[in-house]
Amino acid sequence: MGNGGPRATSLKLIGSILFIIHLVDIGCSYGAVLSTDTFNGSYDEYTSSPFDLSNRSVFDFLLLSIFRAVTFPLLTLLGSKYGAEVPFSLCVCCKVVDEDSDGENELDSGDTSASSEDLSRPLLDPLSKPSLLLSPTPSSPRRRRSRFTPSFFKGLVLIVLFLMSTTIQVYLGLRVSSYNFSNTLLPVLLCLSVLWINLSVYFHRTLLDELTRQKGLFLPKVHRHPVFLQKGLAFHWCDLCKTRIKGMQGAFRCKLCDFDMCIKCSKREDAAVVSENMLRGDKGVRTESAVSNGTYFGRALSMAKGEGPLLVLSFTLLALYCLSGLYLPNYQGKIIDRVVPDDSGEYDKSGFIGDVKIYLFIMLAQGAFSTVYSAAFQLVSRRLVFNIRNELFRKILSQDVAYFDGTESGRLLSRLTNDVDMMMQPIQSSLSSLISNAFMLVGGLVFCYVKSYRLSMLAFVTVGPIMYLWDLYAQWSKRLNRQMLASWAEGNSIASQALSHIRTVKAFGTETSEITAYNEANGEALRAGVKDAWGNGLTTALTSYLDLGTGVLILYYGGTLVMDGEMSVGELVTFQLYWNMMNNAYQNLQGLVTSFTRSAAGAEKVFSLWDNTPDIDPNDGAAINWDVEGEIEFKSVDYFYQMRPDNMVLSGLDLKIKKGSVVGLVGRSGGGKTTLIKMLLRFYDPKAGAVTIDGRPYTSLKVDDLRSYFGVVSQDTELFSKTVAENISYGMKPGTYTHEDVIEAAKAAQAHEFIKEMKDGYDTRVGERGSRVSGGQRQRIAIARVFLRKPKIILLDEATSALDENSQTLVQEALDLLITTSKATVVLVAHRLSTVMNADKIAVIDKGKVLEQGSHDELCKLNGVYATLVNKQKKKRENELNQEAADGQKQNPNRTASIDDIDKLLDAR
Ligand SMILES: Nc1ncnc2c1ncn2[C@@H]1O[C@H](COP(=O)(O)OP(=O)(O)OP(=O)(O)O)[C@@H](O)[C@H]1O
Repeated sequence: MGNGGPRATSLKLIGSILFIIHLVDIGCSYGAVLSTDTFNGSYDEYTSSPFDLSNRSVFDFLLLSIFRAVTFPLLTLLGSKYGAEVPFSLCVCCKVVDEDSDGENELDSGDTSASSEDLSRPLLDPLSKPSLLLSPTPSSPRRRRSRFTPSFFKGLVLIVLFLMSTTIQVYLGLRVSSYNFSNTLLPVLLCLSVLWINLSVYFHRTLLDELTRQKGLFLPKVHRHPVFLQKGLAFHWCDLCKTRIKGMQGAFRCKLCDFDMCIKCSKREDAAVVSENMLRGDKGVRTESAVSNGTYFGRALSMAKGEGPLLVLSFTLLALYCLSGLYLPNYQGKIIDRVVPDDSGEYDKSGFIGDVKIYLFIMLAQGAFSTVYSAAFQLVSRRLVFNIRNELFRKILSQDVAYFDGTESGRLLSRLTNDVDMMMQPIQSSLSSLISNAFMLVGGLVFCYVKSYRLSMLAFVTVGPIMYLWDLYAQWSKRLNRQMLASWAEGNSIASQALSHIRTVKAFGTETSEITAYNEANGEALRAGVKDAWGNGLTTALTSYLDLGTGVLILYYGGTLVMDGEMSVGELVTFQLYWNMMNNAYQNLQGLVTSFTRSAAGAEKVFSLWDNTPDIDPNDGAAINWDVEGEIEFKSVDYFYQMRPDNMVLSGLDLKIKKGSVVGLVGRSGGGKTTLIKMLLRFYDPKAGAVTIDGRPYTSLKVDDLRSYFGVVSQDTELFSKTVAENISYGMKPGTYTHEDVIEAAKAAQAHEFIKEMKDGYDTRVGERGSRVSGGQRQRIAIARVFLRKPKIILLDEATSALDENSQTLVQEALDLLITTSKATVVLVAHRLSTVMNADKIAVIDKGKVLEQGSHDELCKLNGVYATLVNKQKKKRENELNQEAADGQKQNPNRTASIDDIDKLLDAR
């Protein structure tokens, strides 16, 4: 796939724009020269200026424009020659794209998510083997020895460009301000040079960026931005295999966010499928797209749509606030002029009092407007954050189970907190500021020119360079902030895992290593933050000096104009106030642009999750409007988990579960029994085949409706950090049950006795994940849940497997009662033969297939795997009994359990 097309087009476009800008620039200067000839004598040189070059012509303007047209392109070419890096060579099969490209042009059309076929497809086309082999290009000996890197050269060129343009602008500003024009064309033509200079600098910089853009590797299914081979990443971890990167070897790194991929993973054909923390649905990985400032701003505003009336009120008040603010400097100037005596030495006292009154009135009105509008904006922004957090949490919960299989919960928490905060920061603090400052900027600009175009010309020469510096900083800061967010997410993930497994951490004494890992992740964030702080400080210092210099120039020239009677003191003060107003507004806007650019980094992650519609969409499918009987069928079901596509878990599995029957699933560990239970709950859809309920395919039904007919007791019941009663009634709608129902359910589940013995009874809090109750008690609470819920289909996934013999007996009794009293369809995964013997149907599952199925008696007659197990069990029991009789021992319950254990019997086969 070629990358020359779009790039060449953009280069041509920028080149043409630059050609036109330089042409117009020279044209304007030439026009100015002609106009001085034409109107010779119609302007006066302002001779008191120290910058008066005794030059009655503006020929230097023309010379400088030609100088710019020659030197700026030369500098750009020089920068592109020595500033471009080509760090590695790529084999023909790799997709190479430009740095910063979102790679859209490189993608096949419509390829936004991996289809099920894609899952088995390697990272790159297998035909293009050797696939992703990248080798660092040995740099030329001259380059390797050189201490000056290409980015150093590029930076040098940018600095020279910046210094040249600033110097020329200041010189031109001084020249223009030293003239007293009497025709209007000449000042307009000369003032325009500032615009052309800034435009040409901007486009030359863009051209240089384009020309020096590094070739990156774009792997849309692995990462949303191109990655670049880089050395010295010893403190980084590969985001795919989670191993530490070897510094000497280097790794692929994204320049826009903190994504690293080790060389080994870059060669993995399944990297696109099995990587962690990718955006994925049930059918596979989704492509995440980058978010530009414009998109971010547009979407943030569209989220505020619901706040329309309040926003209109705020905007109206804001407009009034700005208008009143624009009038104030005018009255300040007037008041100052009133205290200067007129030619006859008289003071206009009544005029003075009148102006002070008006000034006071405007100020009071401005204060009132500002109080109300800022309160309204605060309200809007707080409601916005509230809505976004709620909606994002809803979106996260609606994601496919497959998404959670590949994502750490700490990272998701980070999206809900850090990313949303970062994304909302500028909107929360500065939506109003953005508008008021834009108002003040335009208003201040107009008033400045109205008051004095010459002072304005002088003042505005530094605006371009300041903009240039802030723009550079904003881009840099955006990258650092992306890295910071990613490191925080990593830190959150480490912390949340360590905290949720705190007992394991303590038992294994791994506190120090967890703390070190957490420190490292936060250290990365700190390093990025420190760099950002330095960049901000430097940019602020440079722009402040430029600003101060302009202030001094205004005072000096303004003072000279006042002394020469060209301007009154009041007018100079008014100009200065307008200039300050405009300058402050401009600087605030710059800060806002920077923070918007920075916040787009947070928005990128939030929006990608926001836009990710799950494949098993809760909004899809028909509502269940018939009386569900609970007959289920697996028809030729194939399934493999996304994160392990090589492991075919179910292959061509057929199983019919009759309504109201009890079906036991037995088989070797890893055979696919739990996967069947997950598919019954529609956590995953089959890769091939179908699952039906009462003859209707699962995929045609609303998933929430479907799940409401199930009750589950799983291997590892995790309770919520709530009371016992709340845990038993979890998932029940208020008003559909009473406290007595809860107690009845607990009694049926053999849980009432131990609950009663607790100090707070049913109001006892069970701790996080039910850590304050025993395993057997947890299971009985889970069984009580099912008793209360009275589902049509009950799923029991080895509910007693992790318990000791005593607890097992209690739980088993509760389960037996559940099975016999409920008229539900029951599917139970069993590890003990005794659990399934009474089932209506027993299915022996192995390697994702049903090996044999039937009742206990039927299977015993079949003489297959199940019959062998039963015979083995009988034989073992006889041996044990004989042994016990010989030794004169009592029956050992643990030994009895081991005889019953299907896994052990299978292993003994
Ligand atoms: N979320 C997952 N992602 C990837 N592979 C998985 C996942 N869950 C299970 N597996 C794999 O799928 C296969 C079937 O697992 P399953 O849990 O269904 O087996 P099982 O028969 O219930 O085993 P056991 O009796 O030990 O619980 C196993 O090889 C397992 O490693």
